[in-house]
Amino acid sequence: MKVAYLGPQGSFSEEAAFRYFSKHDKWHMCDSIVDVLEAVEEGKADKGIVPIENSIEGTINITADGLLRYDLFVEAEIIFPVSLHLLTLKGASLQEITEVWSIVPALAQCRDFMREAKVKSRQFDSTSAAAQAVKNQERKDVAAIASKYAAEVFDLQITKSDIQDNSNNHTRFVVISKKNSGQNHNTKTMLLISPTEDYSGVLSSILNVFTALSINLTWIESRPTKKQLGTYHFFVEAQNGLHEEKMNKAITILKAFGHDVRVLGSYNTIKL
Ligand SMILES: O=C(O)C(=O)C[C@]1(C(=O)O)C=C[C@@H](O)C=C1
Repeated sequence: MKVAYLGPQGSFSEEAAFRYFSKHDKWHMCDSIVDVLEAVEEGKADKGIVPIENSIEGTINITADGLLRYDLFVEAEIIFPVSLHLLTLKGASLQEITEVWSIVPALAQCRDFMREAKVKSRQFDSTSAAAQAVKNQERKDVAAIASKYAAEVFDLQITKSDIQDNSNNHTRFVVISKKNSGQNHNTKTMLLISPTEDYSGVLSSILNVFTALSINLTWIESRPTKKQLGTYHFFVEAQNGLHEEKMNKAITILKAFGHDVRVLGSYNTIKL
């Protein structure tokens, strides 16, 4: 089986992929999160692993928008602990740093540090791409926000450790595939609900269905339709499997209300 993930070597996605999948699997390293989703959509990889939410920064919008755009299913969620460090060339000091490089969600997880340090930021497609650039450009005035693993891979120094706003930091990854795995007895279900009409109380009418059926929601996110200001798609994650009658009842009622309902998957949670 071929698994797509965000590279280069040393990314959090790689660590999560190596720990979740078997070492007998083959890897398909991608340059961006969108490339991972596209590789699975186009059949270049059987499965992919992408970050969807971080406990400090919230939803990874690139992934949410990718789930909207591509015809993919979620078959597992992985909770991964994230410690972010400031990586520099060996011998560089904190005082020399004028610019910090990383992927947007990692920069956002270190907002307090960035404000205090009064440094500029530059966006990269992954933490490890930023670490690799620091190494290749041999500049002592720049640093990357990345993992301990990336420091090892690129032989960089951890100049300041644990710079994220809260030490209890976790990122939730989802394992995606082109086929709906359709396993039974899963503990969660992700739905994408797109109202076909906009009327006052449309969101509360959706949420009331779950309340009435005593379905606990673990995640709710709205993403713009990108067609008209003020119109949204809603991601809803419920703490019930698709095999449960009340989950199917909820879907039937939502469809009867005229909403477009896509089941993005039913899955279990794995803590790494
Ligand atoms: O850049 C990486 O190393 C990634 O795997 C991506 C990513 C993300 O975008 O959330 C994954 C985990 C961390 O939250 C920081 C970065």
